[in-house]
Amino acid sequence: MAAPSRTSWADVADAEPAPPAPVPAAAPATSNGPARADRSSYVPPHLRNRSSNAPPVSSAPPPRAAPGLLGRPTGGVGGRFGGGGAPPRRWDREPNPFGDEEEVPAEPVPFDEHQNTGINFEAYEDIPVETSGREVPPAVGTFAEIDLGAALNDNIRRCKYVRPTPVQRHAIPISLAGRDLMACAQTGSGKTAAFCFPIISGIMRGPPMQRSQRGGSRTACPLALILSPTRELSMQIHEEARKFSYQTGVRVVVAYGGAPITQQLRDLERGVDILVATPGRLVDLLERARVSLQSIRYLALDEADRMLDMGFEPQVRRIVEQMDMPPRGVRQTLLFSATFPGEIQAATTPYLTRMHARP
Ligand SMILES: Nc1ncnc2c1ncn2[C@@H]1O[C@H](COP(=O)(O)OP(=O)(O)OP(=O)(O)O)[C@@H](O)[C@H]1O
Repeated sequence: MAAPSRTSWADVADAEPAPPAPVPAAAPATSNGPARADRSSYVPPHLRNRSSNAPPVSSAPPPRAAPGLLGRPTGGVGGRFGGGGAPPRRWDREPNPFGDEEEVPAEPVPFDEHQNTGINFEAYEDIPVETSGREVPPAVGTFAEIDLGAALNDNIRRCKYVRPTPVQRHAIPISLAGRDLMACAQTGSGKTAAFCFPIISGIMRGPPMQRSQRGGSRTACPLALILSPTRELSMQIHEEARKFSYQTGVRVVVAYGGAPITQQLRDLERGVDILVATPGRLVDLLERARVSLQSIRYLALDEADRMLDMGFEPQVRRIVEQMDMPPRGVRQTLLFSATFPGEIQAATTPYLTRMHARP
């Protein structure tokens, strides 16, 4: 699994499938993660060849890291929508996040036919990835190797994603195996899909939700929580997650501060499976008892380093440790960050199952 150590590292928890609970207390990981670098100087690989005077990929600044992983299994895999079969009728009329593009390409679109972003993910191929942990599920080379379900696969084709990016190649199989994960990957490397795909797939295959959780209740009980530091990032994740979950029956709602809460409350009342939220607004919703975390099966923290840099640690701690969220070992935790210096590891590893120091 491991690759050159020059640009990558990983911290890991127990990779051995363990009973959901109880689990031993986590030992903090070591603090020798990569040093924080100036973000503004970083050029994601997919943008490096955009202008004629852009540096060649080989001379561009290397990414700082790659996924690191950990483990614990989650509960059973049932078959809520038959692994991607027909979703319930109530979702048939959901707005199409792909606009007018109704058709699902029969085959993955070759890279040079991409119409959306022109992103060159071929540039990521040379990125070394290091994983650690015990019995780490192997990385995949294609989306076809992963059983994400038919509806999600259709959306991947609609998104014109041909191949998984490195962080997706490693993180998706690990997450699908029910393991906790700490992944260090740079902005623009495809992290959103790396945590959304397993979450959406897991919800689709999970046991049917109780009626009260499908809307009509004053207190929304999402199954997955994606915490992100800013309104902009939350909106971006929401937009992507809606595309990935189109016609899967999985409903995504976003809640962020700096905007009226009324519409967000209405959206929550209609039912929510995946809640994308900023910490401050979520605390507000929890205090109003408009959201309960009691049903959370997946917790994803995106840009964990930025979240803590921005002073959200007390809110994050409160959300994860002091409200009604199921403990680690019961929920699955996915941490994503561009850097994982010591203080971030110290703050976040208690959220993970069976951490141990990196070798
Ligand atoms: N496998 C893929 N193939 C092609 N495009 C992809 C793939 N995965 C993600 N993308 C696209 O790459 C872009 C960057 O991905 P994404 O926003 O998920 O990165 P990120 O690491 O989450 O960045 P940020 O930290 O800014 O949120 C998006 O336009 C996304 O649609």
